[in-house]
Amino acid sequence: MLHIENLTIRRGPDYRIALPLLSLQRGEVAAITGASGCGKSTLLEMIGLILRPETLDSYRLGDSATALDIADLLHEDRQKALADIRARRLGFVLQTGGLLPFLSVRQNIELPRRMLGLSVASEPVEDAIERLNLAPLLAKKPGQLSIGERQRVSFVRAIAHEPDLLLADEPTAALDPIQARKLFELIIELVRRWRIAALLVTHDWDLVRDCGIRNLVGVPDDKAPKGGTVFHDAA
Ligand SMILES: Nc1ncnc2c1ncn2[C@@H]1O[C@H](COP(=O)(O)OP(=O)(O)OP(=O)(O)O)[C@@H](O)[C@H]1O
Repeated sequence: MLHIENLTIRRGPDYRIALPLLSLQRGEVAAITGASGCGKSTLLEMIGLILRPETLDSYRLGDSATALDIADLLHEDRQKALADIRARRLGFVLQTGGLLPFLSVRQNIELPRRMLGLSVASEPVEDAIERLNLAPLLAKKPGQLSIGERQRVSFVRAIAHEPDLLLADEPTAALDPIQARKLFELIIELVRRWRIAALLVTHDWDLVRDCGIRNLVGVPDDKAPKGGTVFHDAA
């Protein structure tokens, strides 16, 4: 469902971040881990089509018969087409939550579907609201929520338009370990159930191991002439 080959991104004049190969199936969740500053967020932003790559041989998203090669769009800098893919096919959970403060929780969750002209009714959304215990919060504004509640709402909003790929940058970073574990497990469960592929940046190796998900780990890249990181599946 997601297939990326030979991706490199340059950060500053010298630092290179490389992803030789990544394939993810529908419903599959992989963590992105590695030392602070190694390039996890940079990699996520590139896969989220926010940053341009230095090299990229292939970036396919979708089921094989209809998979689009986004590498061509990136090389040709087709910003309108890239924005459309970002809005329709990708879902983002940001560290800060990113909810609109003047809308209710329900309105925040419905916004992506409304903006794309989709009907507001959605089975995955109602399922996620129930599993994450958000029903009592739907009429509240984000400012009236705890950090943990905001993170749960942000996750539901990110999958509301039923994207192909969820990208989450430390979605549990602001939570205590017990809450973080619960949210992480629920994200994995719902992503699997709704057959979305997901990449989750995290520092929590124990959680990744305990949840039994793939771990794409960033390690120093011997082949980068002036330093860098290469991401590989951890053994
Ligand atoms: N806008 C930028 N311009 C140039 N260099 C940047 C920029 N943003 C980040 N960097 C550098 O790129 C490298 C990777 O940063 P990145 O934020 O991707 O790492 P990270 O692994 O997500 O870090 P952390 O775990 O601390 O959040 C770092 O050396 C950082 O200083």
